[in-house]
Amino acid sequence: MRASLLQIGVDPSESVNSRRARVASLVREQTGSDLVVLPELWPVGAFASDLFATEAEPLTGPTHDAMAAAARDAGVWLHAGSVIERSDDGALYNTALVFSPDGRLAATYRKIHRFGFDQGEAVLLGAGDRPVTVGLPGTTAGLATCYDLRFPELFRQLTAAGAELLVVPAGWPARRRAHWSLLARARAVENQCYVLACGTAGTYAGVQQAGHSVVVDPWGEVLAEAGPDEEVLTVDVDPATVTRTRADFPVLRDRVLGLDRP
Ligand SMILES: O=C(O)CCC(=O)C(=O)O
Repeated sequence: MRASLLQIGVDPSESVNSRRARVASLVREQTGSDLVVLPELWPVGAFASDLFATEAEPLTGPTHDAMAAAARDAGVWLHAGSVIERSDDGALYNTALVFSPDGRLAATYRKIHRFGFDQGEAVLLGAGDRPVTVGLPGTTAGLATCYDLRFPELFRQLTAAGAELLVVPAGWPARRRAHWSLLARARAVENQCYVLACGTAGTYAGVQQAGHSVVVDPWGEVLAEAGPDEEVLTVDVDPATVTRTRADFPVLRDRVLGLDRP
């Protein structure tokens, strides 16, 4: 399976509409990949919380429409990163969208762990309440978003639900880049999964982004890593490697589930 991570540059001088059109073109250029991954909240910027309410969209809003068409035109599975979703009752969520190659919305995931402590996303957005996996050809992907990466129990649940690929769109700040790289490898090693972690580039809302999107194999080896700027990272991943790693070194067999609950 060929995966392409599009590390999108988010620059406040580019309008949301222009960025949406530009990203749709970039997705269309990925014909030949099986899976394309975009970062967290790339339309608006993960730290641009003053824009969340004005740029919020229904699940089937403009980003949905643009990405569904792009996935269909490219013939790829598309993890379209996330959008600020305005739900029917008016509440806002950081919601990831996954499209199948026929442009169908195959899965949605509302970010469970909201970042910001007493500010930004943590106070403006609602929290998701269920882990989500999605079936891809020959494998299963588990979905998580940015700050979720710090919470191993979510990834354990995704693994228990059959995930072999953990897909993590993010808008991770440069200041904590070391944590990003370390945690991506840790989640891969402890779950014996591929981790596809796709961040943003650029600086907006005063926050420099880490970039450095990364693909890690189930042994914890970094297969590919981006630099700090906008970049497309293409890498081949093989679900058989997950099966082989788990058979050769069967630590998952020794899990004691439920220990994260007091
Ligand atoms: O955990 C971190 O250091 C960054 C998390 C974050 O930026 C986010 O979830 O938007």
